[in-house]
Amino acid sequence: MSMAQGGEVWSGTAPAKVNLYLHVVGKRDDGYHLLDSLVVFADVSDALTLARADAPSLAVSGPFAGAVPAGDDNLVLRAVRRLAAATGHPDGIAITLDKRLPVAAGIGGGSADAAAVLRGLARIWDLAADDPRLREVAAGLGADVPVCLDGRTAWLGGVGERLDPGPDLAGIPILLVNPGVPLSTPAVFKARQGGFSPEARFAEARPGLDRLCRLLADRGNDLAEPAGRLVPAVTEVLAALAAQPGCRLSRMSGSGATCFGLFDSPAAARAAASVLAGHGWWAAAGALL
Ligand SMILES: C[C@@](CO)(OP(=O)(O)O)[C@H](O)COP(=O)(O)OP(=O)(O)OC[C@H]1O[C@@H](n2ccc(N)nc2=O)[C@H](O)[C@@H]1O
Ligand SMILES: Nc1ncnc2c1ncn2[C@@H]1O[C@H](COP(=O)(O)OP(=O)(O)O)[C@@H](O)[C@H]1O
Repeated sequence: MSMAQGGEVWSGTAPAKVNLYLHVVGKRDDGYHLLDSLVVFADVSDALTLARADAPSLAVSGPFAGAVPAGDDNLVLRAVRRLAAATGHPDGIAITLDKRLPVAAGIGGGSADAAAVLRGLARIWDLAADDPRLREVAAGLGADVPVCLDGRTAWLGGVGERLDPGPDLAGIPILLVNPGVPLSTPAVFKARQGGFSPEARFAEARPGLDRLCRLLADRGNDLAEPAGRLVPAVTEVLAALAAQPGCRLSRMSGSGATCFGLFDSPAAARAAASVLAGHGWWAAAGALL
């Protein structure tokens, strides 16, 4: 993240969000689901720049540019308009978005972009990082935007607004794999059947990969079954990940269809990435932040 002189231009990244486990623990009267999830971020990201301008604008580039709304529906422009309205600043901000994360993919790309814009605007408009208007606007943009605004490993509760600091998992090698089929979050929640899972937070502050994998063995993603029914490729990706040398755990993230593997070395994650990219899937190796 960097600022040019005078607070006029900001550049930063929007890291992929990964749900290491996701339990659906209840449902609210308005239909939103109550979640218990361990959320982490990976050094695989979109990239953005913000600059003061006469009017709001957005230029999208990158491999997934064609998959996001180009105009006012894009979450990054909504983030500008809402924070401008909440703070009284003019909404003239020119945004560039390098869209490198797949869209409607369970790794919060749109939420991460919106959160990055809020962080950038806070710098340009000189707002304190803990200004409550940032958190309010984030929560109004989407259930996943508050956790992306913090950008740190977190225990997520409620519908996404209850956040507590999570364990230190930095450096664990991860491989993200998406089969190239978009999955709508509401459709996956709607397809979910059955009851609710228990809350399953654990106490270890720095478990390390071995212990983390043992802890996650009986914690899964309650949305993986409905997602796999809607998009059978999810099940194929999970099986292919699990078969890669060095893969210690494989799961789906969020409402899918992106799945991830935790690996015992960066080299093993990179080797698996080239094998799985050979299936025609998007595969990006990195590490937890
Ligand atoms: C499932 C999760 C888990 O981290 O991730 P993604 O798959 O989106 O990455 C999130 O809770 C998603 O957050 P986000 O994508 O911001 O959701 P929103 O736009 O607020 O909601 C989209 C729709 O999903 C459903 N929804 C979302 C969140 C939630 N806790 N319960 C729900 O039932 C609702 O039908 C809602 O209308
Ligand atoms: N900047 C953006 N990046 C990605 N998707 C966006 C963006 N702005 C709006 N959207 C819309 O948000 C929806 C959810 O996208 P995304 O956040 O990538 O999915 P998910 O919440 O499953 O991780 C997409 O259908 C897309 O049309």
